Amino acid sequence: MEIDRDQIQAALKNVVDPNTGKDFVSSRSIRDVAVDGSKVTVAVELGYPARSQEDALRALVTEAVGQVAGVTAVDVTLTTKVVAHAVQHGVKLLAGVKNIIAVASGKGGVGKSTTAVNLALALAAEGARVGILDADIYGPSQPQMLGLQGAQPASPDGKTLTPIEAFGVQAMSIGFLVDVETPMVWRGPMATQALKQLLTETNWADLDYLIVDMPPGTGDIQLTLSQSVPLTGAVVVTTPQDIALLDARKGVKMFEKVGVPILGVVENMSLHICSNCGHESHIFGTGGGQKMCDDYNIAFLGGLPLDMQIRTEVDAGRPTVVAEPDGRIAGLYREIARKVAGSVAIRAKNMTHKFPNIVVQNT
Ligand SMILES: Nc1ncnc2c1ncn2[C@@H]1O[C@H](COP(=O)(O)OP(=O)(O)OP(=O)(O)O)[C@@H](O)[C@H]1O
Repeated sequence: MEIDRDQIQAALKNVVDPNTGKDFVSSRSIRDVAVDGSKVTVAVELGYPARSQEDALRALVTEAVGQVAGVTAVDVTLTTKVVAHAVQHGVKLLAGVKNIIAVASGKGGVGKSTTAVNLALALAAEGARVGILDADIYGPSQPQMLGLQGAQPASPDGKTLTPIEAFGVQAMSIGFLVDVETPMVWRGPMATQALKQLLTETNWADLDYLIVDMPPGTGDIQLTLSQSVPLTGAVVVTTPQDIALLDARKGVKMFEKVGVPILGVVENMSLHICSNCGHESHIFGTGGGQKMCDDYNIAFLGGLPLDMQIRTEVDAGRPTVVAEPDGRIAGLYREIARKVAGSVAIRAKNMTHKFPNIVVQNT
């Protein structure tokens, strides 16, 4: 019996990739379909890293194609290729970095830095090349969170800085350059200038994603950064109480105003699970993050519990994703990371990156 290729295509169109929310055909992930008698080979190329989910994704595709009449065997190959995606109009990409993702919050103390570092490590665990820029100029916490206190970046050429590597992630922070005990009393323009310099004068080495841990809030510095840093998208972190959500809404609006897509919202401290009795309580309320996402038609990426483990591990310089990589919480961060990267993958590609300026020489 001859296998109908249209039916294979239709079967592939029926499988939704949980990380992009789109089917494999619409997300342009199918590179090749080969039919040999009753055997079908499908080459899938993901636009995001998904090391911990490869078997599951392969199984999804295998099952769908296996149901097509006449198919007796299915072989699915899965590869990942992360490319550069579009940024704000008129803003140039940064050398050595394909996609920059801002992690922001409407107000301080909601767990933005904790989320940023765990997201960066989760993307790396899924197989991507990742960097993190600590742009939280008034309270740089990444050196401590990555166990790099006191570390100083080298500058082999006296002009640019080499990022410091921790757990496979390239890190740069204003905290490496100034004494973190000294409060920084820089005026806005100086702070933004320093941050832009830190971003552009670091030798990022071939990154798929650079996570920027933004300063909290939606003031001048944040607005200038979100306008001038070439951002593929932004992730907004909030806690579920009304007052935090109000500020998170301002964060969403700020990025929308400057043409930066919101990749989604992470609700931190969503739920408290008592370490003694296991009782679950919604200390800060429930459903607020989801409602905000529904109102704005943006993605709710997931929630993290209020859990002592998250605090003790990140404060001790070994964030949960590396301290307990197989635990439930690391699994939540990895799921959020895959959704963030999946959401980036289905955005328009950046053609300027793919085709660098071509100089035509007249001879
Ligand atoms: N889900 C969580 N469960 C328990 N503790 C948490 C959680 N998230 C963050 N924390 C703790 O809360 C404190 C503040 O977190 P973090 O520094 O990430 O917040 P932030 O929003 O970046 O703050 P800032 O606005 O000051 O930069 C840290 O001590 C961190 O360990």
